[in-house]
Amino acid sequence: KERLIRQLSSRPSSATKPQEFKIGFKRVILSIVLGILTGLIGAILFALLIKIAVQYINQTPFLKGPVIFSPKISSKTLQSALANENQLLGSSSNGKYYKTVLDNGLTVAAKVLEPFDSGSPEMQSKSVKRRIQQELEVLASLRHRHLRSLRAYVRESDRFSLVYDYMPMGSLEDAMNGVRENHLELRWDVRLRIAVGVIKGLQYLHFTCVPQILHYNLKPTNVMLDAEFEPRLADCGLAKLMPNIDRATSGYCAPECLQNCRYTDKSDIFSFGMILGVLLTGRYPTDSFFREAVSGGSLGQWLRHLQQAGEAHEALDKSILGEEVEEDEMLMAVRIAVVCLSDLPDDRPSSDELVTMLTQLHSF
Ligand SMILES: Nc1ncnc2c1ncn2[C@@H]1O[C@H](COP(=O)(O)OP(=O)(O)OP(=O)(O)O)[C@@H](O)[C@H]1O
Repeated sequence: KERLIRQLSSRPSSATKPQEFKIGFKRVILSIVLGILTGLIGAILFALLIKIAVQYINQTPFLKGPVIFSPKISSKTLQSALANENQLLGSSSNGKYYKTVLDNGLTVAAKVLEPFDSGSPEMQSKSVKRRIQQELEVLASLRHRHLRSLRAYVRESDRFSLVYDYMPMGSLEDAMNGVRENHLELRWDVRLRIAVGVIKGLQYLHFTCVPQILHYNLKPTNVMLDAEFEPRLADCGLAKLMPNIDRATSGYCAPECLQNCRYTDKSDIFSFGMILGVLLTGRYPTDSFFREAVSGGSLGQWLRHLQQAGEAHEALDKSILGEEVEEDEMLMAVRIAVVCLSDLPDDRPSSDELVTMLTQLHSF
């Protein structure tokens, strides 16, 4: 009886042991999982905090007043010169160009951009202004023989003014107007040199700059000429600062940008093709002549039509016709302009390929 009682009393203790072990095991697993989760969340939060702190420290300081990139310009002289009544050089929906003489005798061209829509919360935001400032710093750091360098900029509460070297010869548009009005003679070799300079400037933006920079608004008013008629590209990469670029009517904008606002390096190439077409024909791309021509409605279609009919010679500006060797070069240049003006971006050559094609023209 005693043994039975002992047996019965020992039974429950042996049954609870595995249960207790199970519960204990579960507790250990749970605390390990909880520990790992807390550790992970803590580590993520810590990493986020470090990232925000690093971003804050690295943030470009928000600059006030003129930012100068040239030792020849001082902040005080620039501000007082810009406040004066200055000679208007050009004007568009994005702002006005003024010729300004500084106290030290240096002449600069200042583009005073249209005020931002101060009601727009986007333009009011400091991060947008900071991004514009960073972009201007990048543009100021660009150095190339065929780019016009940014010498300074002034940020006011609602607008930017951009300061460049003054170019007494003005722009390619001014020069071509002089040619059309018979005030200026621009021989083929000079026009070819201008085309080569423009494409070398684009090659630098497309292939040397990292990340790649697109011009966005290439046209003859944005190609400045120095005293030797060497071109310098103006207003590169300023799409954010110039929201009112008039692409539809300029005649230099690629079809894909007008149709679906898709802009690539090949869109810059289309604009270059149009400039080459203007240099070869002397005509404006918006000339009503193209609307009436049987070949279609544009300079590109007209050139393609004449080239395919073997009559490209008809397209050339009569004032540059001369030696036979040069005319062969011009006919090759018409072919190049026609491929640049292809409707499909992929059919257009790159700026790299164009530098080779155009610099080899002399040997054709
Ligand atoms: N650095 C400069 N030196 C001399 N003339 C200049 C200079 N920069 C601009 N210009 C003159 O200003 C004209 C261009 O003016 P503006 O840039 O306002 O016109 P746009 O190119 O049609 O406009 P946007 O670039 O806003 O589309 C040029 O054709 C040239 O006559």
